[in-house]
Amino acid sequence: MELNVAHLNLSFQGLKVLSDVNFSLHSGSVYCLMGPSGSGKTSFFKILLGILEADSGLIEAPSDLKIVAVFQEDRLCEEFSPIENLTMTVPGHSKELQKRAREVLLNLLPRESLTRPVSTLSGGMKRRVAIGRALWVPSDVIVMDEPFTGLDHETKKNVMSYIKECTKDKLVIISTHQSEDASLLNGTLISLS
Ligand SMILES: Nc1ncnc2c1ncn2[C@@H]1O[C@H](COP(=O)(O)OP(=O)(O)OP(=O)(O)O)[C@@H](O)[C@H]1O
Repeated sequence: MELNVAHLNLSFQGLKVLSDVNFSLHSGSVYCLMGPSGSGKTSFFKILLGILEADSGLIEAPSDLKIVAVFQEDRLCEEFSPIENLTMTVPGHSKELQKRAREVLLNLLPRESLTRPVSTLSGGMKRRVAIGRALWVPSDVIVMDEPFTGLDHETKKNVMSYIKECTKDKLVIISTHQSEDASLLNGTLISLS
């Protein structure tokens, strides 16, 4: 699957945010979207997700593409546990469903944290629940907006390795301010400036 971004332009009240942005992305690859604060990374994700309309240009992709996002905010249900935050995305409450959610989350978080309300978790733990949920939901494309905020270096490397393991045939786009992330992820750098 190929996703083509062509001549994308976006302004807010006269402030040019995206200026003739062009690139092509392919399934089976990880892309790291980099650029200074305010360069339009989140805005690009919003256009891709259909939340925001570009002024001109287009993103060509199959119409039935399933895109899943980790937003800059965790957007978790705080009173529910990490396991429940995953299982609530699909119908049913079977033990099998809970077992599968636990298996995903055990790759990212300590066992004891999986059944506590999300409100009692640290910021970095919440971030990992949000990442786990994005990996759990079936998708063709995963966009992650600064997913590694609050993670120490070692934890970040473990999380990256699990992301790569789970997304081998998907298209993954990750925005980051850390230039080392592209090489740690073995990803392709896309610069917005
Ligand atoms: N709804 C909006 N109305 C007006 N201006 C906006 C709106 N959304 C974003 N902007 C502006 O667009 C520019 C790009 O914002 P965006 O959040 O896309 O940048 P970013 O690269 O993701 O930044 P960061 O790295 O800080 O998250 C900023 O100057 C921001 O203030």
